[in-house]
Amino acid sequence: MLRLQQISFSYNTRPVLENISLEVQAGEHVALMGESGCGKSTLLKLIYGLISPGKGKIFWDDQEVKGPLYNLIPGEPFMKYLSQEFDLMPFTTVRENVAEFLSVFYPEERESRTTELLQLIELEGFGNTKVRYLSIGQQQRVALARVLAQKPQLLLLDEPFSHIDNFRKNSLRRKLFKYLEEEGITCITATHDYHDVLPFAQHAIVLRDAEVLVEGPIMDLYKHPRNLYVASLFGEANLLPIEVIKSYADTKRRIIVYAHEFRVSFSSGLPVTVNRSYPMGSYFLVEGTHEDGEIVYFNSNETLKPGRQVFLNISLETINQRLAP
Ligand SMILES: Nc1ncnc2c1ncn2[C@@H]1O[C@H](COP(=O)(O)OP(=O)(O)OP(=O)(O)O)[C@@H](O)[C@H]1O
Repeated sequence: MLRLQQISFSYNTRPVLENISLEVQAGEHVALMGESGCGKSTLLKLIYGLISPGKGKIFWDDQEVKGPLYNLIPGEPFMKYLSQEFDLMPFTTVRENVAEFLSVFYPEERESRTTELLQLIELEGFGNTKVRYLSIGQQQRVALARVLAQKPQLLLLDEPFSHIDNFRKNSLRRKLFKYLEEEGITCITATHDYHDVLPFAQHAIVLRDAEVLVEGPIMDLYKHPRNLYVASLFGEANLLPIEVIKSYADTKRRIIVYAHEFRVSFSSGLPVTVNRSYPMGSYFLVEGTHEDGEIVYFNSNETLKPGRQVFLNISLETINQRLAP
């Protein structure tokens, strides 16, 4: 189990992380989410021991993780950190990069494990290519295989798919997280793309303004977002006055509605005038204006011309879910 006790950190005078306490159970996959610059990478670096907290302590089971002031080579052997800089050997081959930390005393195992990892990252055909000739996305995949080769107990992934094309991203995500689950590797994935984590992580921690804003089972955070910031981490979302949605509402609250939770009707519902439709592939994201002046984003199966009036509906279940305390 990983335990952070009241961790605070700043690079200069401005606090980047303040009073962070959290626990990650062995074998768990935790998503670390939040806007750019909220401190996700910094938190991973603290956990790995690349930097030392100004205040607080970090434990892996009963062992305290000591920072660079105590370790000659930064980082703890039982964990690996896949940073946004890939730390590869550019003049050696993909195979050599992946196999670097595998024992030369067991050449057959070294070979088979390297091949297994190359299959996982879908670079079987590039084993003998020098890393410097790979694209950035391919280099990111090699970096991933390198950290996996070292069989960490705890894996810290910092935006692990940021350079990988959509064509490969989905299959790589599925393969990687299945592999970690089968191997029982505890994992923290820092990302601002919910596609990286919503289908795979059990738990999520959301950072904002140097603090943990909210944490819990990732599906709960998605279904009951604390505020628009949290909802926006999971997709296009609106914060609408309840009386706009339910004219008979007896409360002045605003509720969060994801764009995909609206159903478009041409006869009845919340009247909205279309401003613009954005093609998103399998659907259109539409910006509209409610007659009260509220801007509303909603999904539509068809493109809608500017100026057209449509009506939006939300299921009672969604409204009640968001109104629940
Ligand atoms: N070496 C550094 N020296 C000074 N400030 C830094 C340093 N590294 C990061 N920061 C600042 O600390 C804050 C948190 O940065 P961090 O990289 O941890 O955020 P992040 O959430 O990982 O962002 P992103 O999602 O864009 O990678 C930012 O304001 C950043 O500018």
